[in-house]
Amino acid sequence: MLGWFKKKFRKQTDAAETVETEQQLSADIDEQVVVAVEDGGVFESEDSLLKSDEEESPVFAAATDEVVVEEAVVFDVHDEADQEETTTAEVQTVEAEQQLSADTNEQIIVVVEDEGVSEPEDSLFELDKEETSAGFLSETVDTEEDIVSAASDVVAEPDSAGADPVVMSAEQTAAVELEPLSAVVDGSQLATAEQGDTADELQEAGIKEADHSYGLEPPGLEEPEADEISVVDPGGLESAHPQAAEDSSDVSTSKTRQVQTRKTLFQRLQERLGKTRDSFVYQLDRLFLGKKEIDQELFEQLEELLITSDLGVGTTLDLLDIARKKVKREQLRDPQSLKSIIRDQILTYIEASEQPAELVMPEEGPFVIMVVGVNGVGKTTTIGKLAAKFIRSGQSVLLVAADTFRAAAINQLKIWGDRVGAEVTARSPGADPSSVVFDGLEYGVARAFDVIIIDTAGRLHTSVNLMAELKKIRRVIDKKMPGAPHEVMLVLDATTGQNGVSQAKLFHEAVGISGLALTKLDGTAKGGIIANVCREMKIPVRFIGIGEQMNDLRDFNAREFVDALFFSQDKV
Ligand SMILES: Nc1nc2c(ncn2[C@@H]2O[C@H](COP(=O)(O)OP(=O)(O)OP(=O)(O)O)[C@@H](O)[C@H]2O)c(=O)[nH]1
Repeated sequence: MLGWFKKKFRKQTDAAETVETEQQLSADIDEQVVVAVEDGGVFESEDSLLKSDEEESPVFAAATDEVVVEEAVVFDVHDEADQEETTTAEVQTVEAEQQLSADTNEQIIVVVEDEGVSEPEDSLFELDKEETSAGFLSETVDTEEDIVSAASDVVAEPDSAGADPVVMSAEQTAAVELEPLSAVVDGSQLATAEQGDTADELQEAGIKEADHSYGLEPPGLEEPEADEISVVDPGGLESAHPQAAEDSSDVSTSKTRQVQTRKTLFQRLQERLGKTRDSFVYQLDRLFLGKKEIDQELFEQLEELLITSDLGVGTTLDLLDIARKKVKREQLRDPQSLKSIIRDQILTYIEASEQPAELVMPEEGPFVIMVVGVNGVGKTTTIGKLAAKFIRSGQSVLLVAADTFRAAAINQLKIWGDRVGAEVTARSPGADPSSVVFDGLEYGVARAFDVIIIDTAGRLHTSVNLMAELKKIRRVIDKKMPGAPHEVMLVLDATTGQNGVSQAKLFHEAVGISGLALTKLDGTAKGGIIANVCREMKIPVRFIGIGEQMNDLRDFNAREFVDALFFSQDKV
């Protein structure tokens, strides 16, 4: 079960109670595909879905035929797999679902081959325009163009760069990498924009390019954590948190799994927070070592330690005030009891938010997440990891590259999309981010994506112009989809210390933050920032980043975090 998001039952009408039923559904889907292909009317349902928009918006039309052909074949094949995935909430195990998905894809590819297009999927990318003019593929192209055109229908603001938006699937991204000069990512364009206008703008705005590798290292080969494996909940609610599992009347196997999950997560958290633990707990232990009683000197040393651990002056003074009162009230003498007070109070700060830490998806339409943060904090990486989590749990994900400010960011998002199997909508660098978002939402709604994640440019939070642009993006989202974004997630770099709190405040003022993702906890010797941000902002931490790999985004669990933070195993 998943503890990190709660999904309402918008797909329950498709419910199938057993794997057998699921297989039947899958077979039906395949059959429909076969019929549609044989009729030459490929994917009629989508066609008709978008017909009402047909006359509007030719904006996407400039995408090359080559790219569109790739979309036509590859998109649709996977679309059918997606349809199948929409029933996965009712599948008993992920394994069964994967098997079904593989079967579906296999069957569809066979159909394509029967129609005379015998190239394997990879070589479909290389079909040229002439090849596609024959047979059903040309029809598919038309249909796909309609879809793409419809998706770009109304553009809120004219694209300043006049660039054509391009919609990419994961497979297309792969194709782009093979053919860097395709319409999707033009290497020279990227280079020029990087060194030219965008660089100037960056300088003007006072933003320095972050010195990082953009997380483009090969994906982690780790198995997904047990808490990320989707298992059907008879009640339909998802919960991976150990506490929730204990409450459930589920069979003992699921309890075993929960226990294993807890152990793994806890161990990994400790491992990844090594530096934090070594620093904070190690020093804390040293402080208390040999102390026989609580005295003024101990409080003074504690104050210094807490402030240097990024707890911040305000939070530290508040904590020590509470501790002093408690020590006095309960007449405590044992230094270890003071340590427990500190630990409990840090947990209280972290749990200060009244909102639940889990994400709640809307009943209707895509779940829209707008991701913000200053440059280099790990926004794009977090988006990639988050998309992987959603995809693993059976949701379809669209990534919108609204960070048009930094050219490499678009490419970086595409690579993540490719890696995790999410589609990406993007335009050329320099395009108006608001219109990219508008188009992305249009496309995402038309294609019934479950989740749309919007990557925004790294904003220096003190830059008024850039914050204004962010506000505009938020307005555009709300206009296009009233009630959205359903989540505005601020990504904070744990290594930035106290600056994180001022970033959070300014972003909150501008766009209203609803959740936090704290990255690079593996790279800091201080963990206090979480307590400080939570106490100051009362916004829940949803995820923590504890590495650069795909599986290094963890659901945030306050108790687990504090346990790991205070876990002493080293001899002082
Ligand atoms: N160690 C570690 N590195 C991370 C983590 N999250 C992101 N990174 C790295 O941080 C660097 C910056 O990440 P990006 O995702 O490009 O950051 P961004 O906020 O999108 O940056 P801009 O696009 O410049 O705004 C990359 O090298 C990432 O691999 C994490 O949790 N731990």
